[in-house]
Amino acid sequence: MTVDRIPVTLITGYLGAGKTTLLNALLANPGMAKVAVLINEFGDVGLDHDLIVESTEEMVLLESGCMCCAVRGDLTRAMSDLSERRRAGTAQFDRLVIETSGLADPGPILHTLLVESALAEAYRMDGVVTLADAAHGPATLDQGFEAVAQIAMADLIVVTKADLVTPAALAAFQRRLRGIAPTARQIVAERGQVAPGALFGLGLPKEDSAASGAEAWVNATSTPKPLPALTTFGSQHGLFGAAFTAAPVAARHDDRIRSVSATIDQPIHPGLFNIWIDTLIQLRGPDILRFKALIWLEGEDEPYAIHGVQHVFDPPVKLARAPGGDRKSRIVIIGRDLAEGVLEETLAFLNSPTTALR
Ligand SMILES: Nc1nc2c(ncn2[C@@H]2O[C@H](COP(=O)(O)OP(=O)(O)OP(=O)(O)O)[C@@H](O)[C@H]2O)c(=O)[nH]1
Repeated sequence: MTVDRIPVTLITGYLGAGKTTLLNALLANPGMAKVAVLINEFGDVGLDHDLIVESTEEMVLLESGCMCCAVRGDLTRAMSDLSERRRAGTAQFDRLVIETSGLADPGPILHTLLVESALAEAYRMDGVVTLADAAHGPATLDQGFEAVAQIAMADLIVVTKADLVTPAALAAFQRRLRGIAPTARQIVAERGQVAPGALFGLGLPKEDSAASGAEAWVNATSTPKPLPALTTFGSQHGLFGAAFTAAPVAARHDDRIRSVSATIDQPIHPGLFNIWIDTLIQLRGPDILRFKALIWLEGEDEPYAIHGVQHVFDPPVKLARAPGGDRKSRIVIIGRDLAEGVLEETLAFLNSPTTALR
């Protein structure tokens, strides 16, 4: 059951983006109590040691009630230790925050988290928070693809160092970020000052959520409009309607990211959906940076929310309440290095006639 597992928030962002500043501000906040934090090395991240009141070799207890734990190369072991201690009652926490080092690709971390079966039983992915430095961010995004990928994977982008740029430069940077990660929420934080609540609960809608909330979570930024080629294809084959929005992004490394959103008008045959998602993961998994969907299946009264980061997909969550109105599925995929049309083609498969599967 998704609800019983410990939610994990990944804090990422390029070198110097302000991760430690954010973490220090969070740890000083009483609202962060009962949160365990995994960082690389205490020394490396320059955590504010005044906050630390008790220390063991690899774990410290902070005044706020948080625990802080250094990862020395083996994230899996550190996470298993933490969940063991929690089970044994020697560590009390309800959430885990992992701070990655500046260059780390969160993909393998999330993979570890959700594919190692012991860990997957104890933890679930809650969200990816990416810090984006308004002062150096534009140049960083131009220089390296890792920084662009970190933005594309985000559920929430915390824009830092806004005080160092003009309002116009900030607005242009935020527009660029929106182009790379159209489904991510953005907040601007001065020197790491954010309410802890803003960073949590970013992942899958809960079982008791209504479909309307999940729709906001999937949140395509623009109104989908039919692609002419697919509309023709659909009408030729008597398929039911799907509408697409494709958003290639301007400029250099950003061009490697493509996002596509689709609405599918009719409930989808479960067998077809399973084949589609398995094929998508097998063929395109490593190139999918984010996947979010609200899916209506044939014969079901409620929709499912599905969430993936790279080739790691959390189990679908069936939503309890479906407010009246349509039964349209919504899918957003953000991929890298995918030729134009590839994502649209895979989504068009969902509109195939389902008679062959019955
Ligand atoms: N002006 C300004 N400076 C900031 C802000 N946030 C962080 N900084 C400064 O930016 C520098 C880098 O911040 P860190 O928090 O160390 O960044 P980091 O992402 O942890 O860096 P690495 O661990 O090296 O990847 C520090 O000097 C911070 O004081 C902000 O909102 N405004």
